[in-house]
Amino acid sequence: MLIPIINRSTHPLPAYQTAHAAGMDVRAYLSEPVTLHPLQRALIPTGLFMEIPVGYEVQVRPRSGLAFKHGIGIVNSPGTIDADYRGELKVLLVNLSDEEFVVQDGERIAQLVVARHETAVWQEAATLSETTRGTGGYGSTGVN
Ligand SMILES: O=c1ccn([C@H]2C[C@H](O)[C@@H](COP(=O)(O)OP(=O)(O)OP(=O)(O)O)O2)c(=O)[nH]1
Ligand SMILES: [Mg+2]
Repeated sequence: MLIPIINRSTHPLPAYQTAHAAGMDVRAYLSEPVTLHPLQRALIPTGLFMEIPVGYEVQVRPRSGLAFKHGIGIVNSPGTIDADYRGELKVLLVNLSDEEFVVQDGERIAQLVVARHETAVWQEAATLSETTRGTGGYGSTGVN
């Protein structure tokens, strides 16, 4: 699918790194590096503005390598980019490690997954259908 995008950064567009990747890596667009101290968060700009087709969303997900090596996550993971959003795509990184982490301009900080979604309409009801699960949850089926 084609998605109109404005790239105000000096970096390449988000890109799939392998043939069948689900996520496109997206890069930070920074005038200077951003230091994240332990448990600190920062909204990192990308310089990207997109026009997502109606019926689709873009999910902003963490990169497992950054998470594993440096404890870098996304606070609102997965971030949701709405089809009617015309602002800059930003990524809300958080440093969950006990060491500072420096985000560099051009660094691949997250990945974008384009996904179809439904637009639902609530149908108010007095009762709901019965199921085996019923109201059970939060571990109700046991451990093993
Ligand atoms: O990681 C993110 C999440 C959101 N957005 C942008 C696109 C999205 O369409 C808009 C609103 O996001 P969301 O609905 O998650 O935030 P909100 O707190 O509900 O704000 P709003 O009241 O503007 O919807 O912010 C980003 O750039 N990055
Ligand atoms: Mg919202």
